[in-house]
Amino acid sequence: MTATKGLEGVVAATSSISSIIDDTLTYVGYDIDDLAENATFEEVVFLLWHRRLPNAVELEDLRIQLANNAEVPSQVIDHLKAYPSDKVHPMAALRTAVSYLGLFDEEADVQTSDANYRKAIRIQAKIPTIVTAFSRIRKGLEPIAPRKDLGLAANFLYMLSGKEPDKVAVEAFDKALVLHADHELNASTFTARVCVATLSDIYSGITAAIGALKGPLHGGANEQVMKMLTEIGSIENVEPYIREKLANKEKIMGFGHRVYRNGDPRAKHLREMSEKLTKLTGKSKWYDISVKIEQIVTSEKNLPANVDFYSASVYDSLGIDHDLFTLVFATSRTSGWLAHILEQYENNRLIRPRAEYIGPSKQVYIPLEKR
Ligand SMILES: CC(=O)SCCNC(=O)CCNC(=O)[C@H](O)C(C)(C)COP(=O)(O)OP(=O)(O)OC[C@H]1O[C@@H](n2cnc3c(N)ncnc32)[C@H](O)[C@@H]1OP(=O)(O)O
Ligand SMILES: O=C([O-])CC(=O)C(=O)O
Repeated sequence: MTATKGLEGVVAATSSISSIIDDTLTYVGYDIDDLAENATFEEVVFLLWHRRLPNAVELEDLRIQLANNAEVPSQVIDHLKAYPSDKVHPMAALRTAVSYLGLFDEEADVQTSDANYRKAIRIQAKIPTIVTAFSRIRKGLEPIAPRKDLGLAANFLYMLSGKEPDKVAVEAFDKALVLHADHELNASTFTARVCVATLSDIYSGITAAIGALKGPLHGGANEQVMKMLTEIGSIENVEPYIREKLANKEKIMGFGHRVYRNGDPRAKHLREMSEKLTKLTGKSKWYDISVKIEQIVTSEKNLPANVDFYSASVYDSLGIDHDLFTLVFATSRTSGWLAHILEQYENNRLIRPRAEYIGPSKQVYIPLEKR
């Protein structure tokens, strides 16, 4: 038995949700480029959960169901108010709040496929409300109730700022959600599948997945990218900053990928969005710095930008706090986690690989008093 470090190249499940083949990402066979240009996030949610695109009636029905389920129990808001918000990372707050939310779902442990689908709707609908409520509470502001007439992207931005967002912002945010919705067997999705394969409940699966996404080698990288852009601060500083990091063998956040070798197909969409939005908001500096970093890292290390790199300047342009970036990712990826959880339940088998033992052997117990 020989272990493959990080399970690289190991095929651990079959799935009909998304695929990455020869650097092309598809959701249920639809190219991400096609979906990014043409689909809304709600259409993608339907696609991932039903494996087909919705017709107009089905799409409106999903939008209404998400809007009707967006409110969270008052106990969850009170719980968020009790967090030491100046000390906790918002991803930790989200992880805790989603776990807590499960306590108020009477169907939490009902495992029929209908009940699981209803829970999927409820979780997807409520996550934007939790994220935005926490963001406001920690600033001493009251949370804003979700509106029933808005789609998920518009509602998110509305609940965050209290102002009706403009069309450009909603379209950009919606596209970012489409681009992040699913990604085959990434670490957080695998986490969700491992968790529910024990026949544990959906809330446990999503809570576990949020914990996995939080790490800077995964979804947490987008916040780290913005931290790096801020530290660099000006175009002249890019070269010395990046070269020093590379010389010290430090990783440049937002670059590299376990699966893509010639580039992440989502990055070009986010690059375009970053160029447009930073110009509109007078923050072109972040785009210019990002382009320069990309040139150096690509030529020096042959590492292309991943989805997290340009999403940082996109979210900054949308006025989103930097430590909320990974929560935006989680809001979108919840749709993929839920799709995978439902797929796992449909054809379940416990996920239990083996470890290659490399510790000592034939040890003889020494009584405590002799140690
Ligand atoms: C949504 C997402 O999760 S996308 C990924 C987000 N994460 C990041 O952007 C963090 C930075 N990137 C990384 O840490 C990695 O590229 C990962 C985690 C994404 C992929 O990791 P792995 O497939 O395990 O690659 P690994 O970390 O082994 O790197 C292979 C080699 O490339 C180098 N490398 C990989 N990524 C980077 C990077 N961002 N900057 C500098 N060097 C890098 C490693 O140092 C290593 O070099 P070595 O062989 O000389 O030791
Ligand atoms: O697939 C991965 O390893 C990470 C990633 O890009 C994602 O989750 O979107």
